[in-house]
Amino acid sequence: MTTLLKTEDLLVQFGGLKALDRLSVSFDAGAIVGVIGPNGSGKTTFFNAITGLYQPTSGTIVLDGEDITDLPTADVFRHGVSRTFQRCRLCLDMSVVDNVMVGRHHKVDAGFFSNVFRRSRYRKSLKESVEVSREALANFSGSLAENLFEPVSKFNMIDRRRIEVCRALVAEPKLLLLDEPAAGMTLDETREFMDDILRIRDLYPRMTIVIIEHEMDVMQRVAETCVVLSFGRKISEGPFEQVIADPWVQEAYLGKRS
Ligand SMILES: Nc1ncnc2c1ncn2[C@@H]1O[C@H](COP(=O)(O)OP(=O)(O)OP(=O)(O)O)[C@@H](O)[C@H]1O
Repeated sequence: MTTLLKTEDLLVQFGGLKALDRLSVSFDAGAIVGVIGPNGSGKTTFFNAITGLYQPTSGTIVLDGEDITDLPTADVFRHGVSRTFQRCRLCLDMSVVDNVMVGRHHKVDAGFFSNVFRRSRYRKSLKESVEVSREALANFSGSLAENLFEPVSKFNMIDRRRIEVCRALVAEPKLLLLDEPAAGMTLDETREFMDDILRIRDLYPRMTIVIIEHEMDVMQRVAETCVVLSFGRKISEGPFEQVIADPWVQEAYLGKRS
């Protein structure tokens, strides 16, 4: 199995606080990895450092053999990293398809020259993007694919999450980062969403998925391996059942060692 993402001694410091404390991880291409840990343990900081939102204080991030440590967010995206955020980040008044197509903006040349002098090529690439978006949505929900031009505000939480995931997927990433995708969902929606994640895995078998989630049922069902963070440090790593039985993990979560 080839390594897709490797971080070495990744340190992210805010003043005296080490949000990530010399974190070294290595994720295989095609793996589904869960990142768990108590509140404030550095999970989102890990995603923010990978995607260039936070500049690491020191350490390295290598994606598919290329050093992306100090790249700005847009370049990290072009290297094949897409993500979703803890809080839904969709334009609610815009249509489903417009929101999804944002993920393919780099594939459509919408500049003035293209718009005026290469109109047919521009139209073709726009049409292609609509079709790719429709196909991505159809994989998760027939109703979304049939209501492409409806505003996002009409849809419930699970469909909004699906739209966000499709926006990330249409960019054709090598690495997909999902930050608490089940947040705000009911129990039934969460279960449905777990099936969606497994469907993503079947549809995009070479893509690595890293998921932050507090719902342990989700982790148990979808993650092949888990990394546990506490105060920015990796305290355990391995299959879900193994890490959850680890006394260090129990101490971090429950405050006592068994
Ligand atoms: N921009 C920032 N400035 C200062 N401190 C920050 C910043 N971002 C994160 N932190 C701090 O870094 C630590 C890790 O935060 P982070 O959001 O990564 O934790 P988390 O594990 O994702 O938490 P949660 O499960 O609550 O989302 C926290 O103490 C947080 O307050």
